[in-house]
Amino acid sequence: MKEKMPSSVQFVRGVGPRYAEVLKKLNINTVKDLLYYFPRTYQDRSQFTPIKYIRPGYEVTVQGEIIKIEENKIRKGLSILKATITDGSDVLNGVWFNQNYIKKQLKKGQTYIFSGKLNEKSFRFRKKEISNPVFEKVDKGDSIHTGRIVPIYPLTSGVTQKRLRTIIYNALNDYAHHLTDYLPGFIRKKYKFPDISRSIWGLHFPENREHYIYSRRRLAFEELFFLQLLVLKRKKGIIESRGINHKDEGEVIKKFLKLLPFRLTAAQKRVWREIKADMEKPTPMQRLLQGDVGSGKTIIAALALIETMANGYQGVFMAPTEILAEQHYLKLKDLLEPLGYRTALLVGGITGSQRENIERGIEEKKIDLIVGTHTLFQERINYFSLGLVVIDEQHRFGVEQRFKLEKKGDNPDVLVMTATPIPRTMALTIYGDLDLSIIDELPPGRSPVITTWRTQNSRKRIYSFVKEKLEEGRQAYVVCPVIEPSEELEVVSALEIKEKLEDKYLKGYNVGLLHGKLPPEEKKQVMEDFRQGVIDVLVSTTVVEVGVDVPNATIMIIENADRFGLAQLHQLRGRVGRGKYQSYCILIGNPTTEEGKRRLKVMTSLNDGFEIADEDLKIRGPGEFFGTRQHGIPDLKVASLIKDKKLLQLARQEAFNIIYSTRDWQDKYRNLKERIDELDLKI
Ligand SMILES: Nc1ncnc2c1ncn2[C@@H]1O[C@H](COP(=O)(O)OP(=O)(O)OP(=O)(O)O)[C@@H](O)[C@H]1O
Repeated sequence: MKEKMPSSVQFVRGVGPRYAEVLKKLNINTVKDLLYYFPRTYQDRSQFTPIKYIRPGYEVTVQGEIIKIEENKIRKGLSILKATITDGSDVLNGVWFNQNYIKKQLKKGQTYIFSGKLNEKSFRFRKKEISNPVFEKVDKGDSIHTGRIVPIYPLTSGVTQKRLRTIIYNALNDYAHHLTDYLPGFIRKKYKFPDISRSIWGLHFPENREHYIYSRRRLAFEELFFLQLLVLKRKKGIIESRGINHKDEGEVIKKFLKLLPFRLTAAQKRVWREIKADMEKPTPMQRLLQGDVGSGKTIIAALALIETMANGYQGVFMAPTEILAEQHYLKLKDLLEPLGYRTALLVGGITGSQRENIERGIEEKKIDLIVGTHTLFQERINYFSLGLVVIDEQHRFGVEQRFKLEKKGDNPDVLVMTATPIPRTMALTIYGDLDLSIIDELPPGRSPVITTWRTQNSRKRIYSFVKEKLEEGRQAYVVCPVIEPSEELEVVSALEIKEKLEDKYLKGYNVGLLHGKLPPEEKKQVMEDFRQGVIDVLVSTTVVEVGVDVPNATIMIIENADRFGLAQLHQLRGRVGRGKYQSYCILIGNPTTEEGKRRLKVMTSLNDGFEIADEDLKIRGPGEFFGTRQHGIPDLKVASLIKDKKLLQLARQEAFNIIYSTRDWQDKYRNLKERIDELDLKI
């Protein structure tokens, strides 16, 4: 038994420099990485079936003594090795083609376990044969490849299942007992969790079903528990720091509300009360505002910005793209300039003396509100007095960037807004350090968008419907997955469609084009023309996905809709149905996969963003929920945000008790502190 756990995986028995290189590809560098490299699935090879009873069609495991070994060279390049075993009930042949080296591993008179599927053809000729069975000699040691519940690992080229399984088995034997158990003893006791070593064993080589179940439960719990401890610790750090103590500015707010052409919905009023209360506390606000597409989040952001500006501070509004920053800038400018606030847009496209002026204005407080993209937290930008940071579409920025911008001021209040409805479990995991406000009501008079799914052949009918609506004075979007036609991808491109619409289907109407590659000035002009109604139909890529607000546009056509994710489709659909007119979303697609079909069906049957998000999570799993993994979303190895909702609640509760009700917890649970500090550096 090895004494201490070495760091590098190279020193595990059976690894060495060559396999260490291969394991690197699987992100396994240390022994610990190896111990936490969990199987993707298992095969139950624990029950031996008497040979007499085995039949083709499913995986079987048998145990017997080798009574004969034969090697036959059929012709050049084809040799067959056959080993016959018996368990007394019948005989069975294991057969290998061109793998004569296996002969050395087989010995007549010894007992072996064979696993595999019976060959159907030979069975018809009354012979029992398994081609390439997984086999293992039965002797004193444990059997790891057969005769038990066997782990199946994700592989990479250069390592076989058997080899990786052996390596992990060796590592477990030599080092699992050296793993530090970070989970406090009282929690282990309370939930009857096994210790860390037994749990890790249970996930790799479970003795039986129960062993697997309680091991998984413990490891899933601890994963969620550590994450919750981290977010709650961060949150407590913020709560205990001094932030900006905004004073009530009721008069200005009243004046602003009077200028609006509508009244706030009950949900908007409620979330505004929550935000206002936070801002008027001496501790910094850290709040997430969730609201479905079109639920009216911008007005709420405007209210919070007014509160900070009326208090004499500067406000910042950060959007994920330049197009969006521009959109929000125009909207906020319209809303706020009548109250006397000075606003500016700061994006990458603004350069030279114009940029210098804005930067100086920010420093000297000649500007009250700055709207922009990530350029807003560049080092050279010095805010005179930052009171509130509003971040739109948080997940595109990532958690670190949020912290960066916050550091720009003296703990300014932070309001994160997202239109991507996040299932509650997910919100707790990613945004566990934020308080949550939800706008769960749409402005009055909106009827749900009517969504249909059509195939490529129905274009004529679709466009004649569009024509009808254009005649009534409405406008339409057509979204395509790509800009230019491509030979590899059989998808409809924006350029092709624009031409077809102009020349054929919608002759006489003004068709505009918008995509990310256009120069900023042109993009701005196109959006402006569409907003003014100069452009009737806007053909675009997904740049219109979020935030674009043109209430007169009532038709959204999405080409090759099956290529988009659910969250994206919902966002795109959210561009219509924003005014008083009945709106339509037409999904065009001939999906080739089941998943594609399922997504389109979900879209035609559900309208509520939260329900769609839940479906999305089910279809894709949390890892891909937001498109990519680099958005500060922790990578969960064991826990599932779908299956482990209850466990997450328990983990959050326990973490809460430690952070808020356990004095000196960092001294009391030193191991735990060490683990959380380690995690803190990673995410
Ligand atoms: N209480 C209200 N009554 C009527 N209309 C409203 C109300 N609140 C907002 N609106 C209007 O609804 C539209 C959508 O609002 P807004 O752009 O703020 O939505 P959003 O939540 O930011 O949506 P998205 O995330 O899709 O961009 C806007 O045209 C806005 O003027």
